Amino acid sequence: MQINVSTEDLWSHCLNELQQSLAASQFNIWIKPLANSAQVVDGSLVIAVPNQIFLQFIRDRYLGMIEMAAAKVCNGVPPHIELKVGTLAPAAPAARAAKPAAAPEVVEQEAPAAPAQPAPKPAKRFDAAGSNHELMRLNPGHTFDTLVTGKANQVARAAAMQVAENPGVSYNPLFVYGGVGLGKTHLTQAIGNFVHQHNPQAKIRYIHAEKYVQDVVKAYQHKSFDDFKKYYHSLDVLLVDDIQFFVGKDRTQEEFFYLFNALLESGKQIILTSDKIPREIEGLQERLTSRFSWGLIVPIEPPETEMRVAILMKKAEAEHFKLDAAVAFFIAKNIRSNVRELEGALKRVMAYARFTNQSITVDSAKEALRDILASGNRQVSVENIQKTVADFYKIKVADMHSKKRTRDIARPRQLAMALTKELTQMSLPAIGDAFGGRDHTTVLHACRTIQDFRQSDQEMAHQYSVLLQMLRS
Ligand SMILES: Nc1ncnc2c1ncn2[C@@H]1O[C@H](COP(=O)(O)OP(=O)(O)OP(=O)(O)O)[C@@H](O)[C@H]1O
Repeated sequence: MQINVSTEDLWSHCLNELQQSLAASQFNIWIKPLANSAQVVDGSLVIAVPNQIFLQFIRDRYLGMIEMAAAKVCNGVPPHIELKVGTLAPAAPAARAAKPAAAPEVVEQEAPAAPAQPAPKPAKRFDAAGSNHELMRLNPGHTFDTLVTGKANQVARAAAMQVAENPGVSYNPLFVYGGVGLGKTHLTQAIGNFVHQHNPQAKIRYIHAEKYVQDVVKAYQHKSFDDFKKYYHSLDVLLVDDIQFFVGKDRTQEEFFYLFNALLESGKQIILTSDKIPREIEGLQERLTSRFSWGLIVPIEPPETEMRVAILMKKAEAEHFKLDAAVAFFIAKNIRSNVRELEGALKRVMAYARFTNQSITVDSAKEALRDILASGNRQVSVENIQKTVADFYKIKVADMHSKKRTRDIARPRQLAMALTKELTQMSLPAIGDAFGGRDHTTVLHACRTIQDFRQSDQEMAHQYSVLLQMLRS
């Protein structure tokens, strides 16, 4: 088919369309680097991509969108699009289609040669254990470099780094636990990406626990447990996210038990994540609970303000967005629930800046985040804290007011008092009143005791941060 528009017109139209449709982060990572890498040649749009990973991502995720966008300027018919690993010759990008078409000068790089066109993939019941990002299911952006480190995740990061440097040798399994959106997936995928970078032949697979459950069901339906086992048992590094999804799935747990044993026996690395430590996952078979505790269990806590600021600055930098430190502090102080929410807030602020075509100040950030802040500023009530803590520790709300002093009651009550101090504007005497008419010195003592525990007892620190997260969300 003849393309009657210039490369410039065609490609800039496609870029515009993609920029409108994609999240800024996706656009910046995958499409923007190709801004000067297209050329119309012999009726085809040739796009040069930097490497094989790009080629696969573009082919699998964005090629359809590019075709649709291109069709709009080619009389409704999508042109033939060719993806190549390499770079175009310097003068090529802006070449006019009407000019005599030269063969696309793609300078091949050392990356393995790419198939020139998207090849239809045969439907597979289980993926061959492969070593590219698509088969590994790893997000290449989830690396140790892009992960901001702070008190909240430094132990987990150090352990993950050790595992990445010596898979199957140091901690096996590595079990990472923490609340929603705190970076468990990012950290574990960083291990996968690191291992892949240093040993491209290693068979690595990241999987969400739900997908594993589905695979077990499929194997059951198709009587293909042999294929299933062959695939999973051939892996060198297995990452399973949100293992709590195994609860109530006995057949899955049984299969996973065999897989776990087989991989560990042959020195393969297993990395697991969950929202709780293994023995708190109710409904997990005891043999799994104990095996999950064989290696190292590490927490990820919600980040403190300074770390939230650092995360915002890093994310903004990755998007080439100039974020003023005062604005970063403002966002970090107001969005405290988790990193995902923090990212969401930053995206809003960036969109607002683009929309108004102005740089962002604290006032305009306030405006951009108005509705989020309004819901976030909703005061947590002492009643809500008492109920949440009582449910968490499976005691009665009435125990928050009672005189009972057994530890299983007194400790949660102290925790609830400390949380009330942190989350409300209530004075110590008012908190004392709300907890069965206690003296303000009792409240102060409770706050100090909990503070000490949080320093010395990792589990208590975790429970406190989980409760904080629950109450703030
Ligand atoms: N320390 C960090 N530095 C940079 N980015 C982070 C950090 N922690 C989390 N993120 C980012 O926050 C987002 C949420 O993280 P992630 O998906 O890894 O959380 P999660 O704990 O696995 O959540 P879930 O419990 O919902 O599965 C991701 O975009 C991730 O890159």
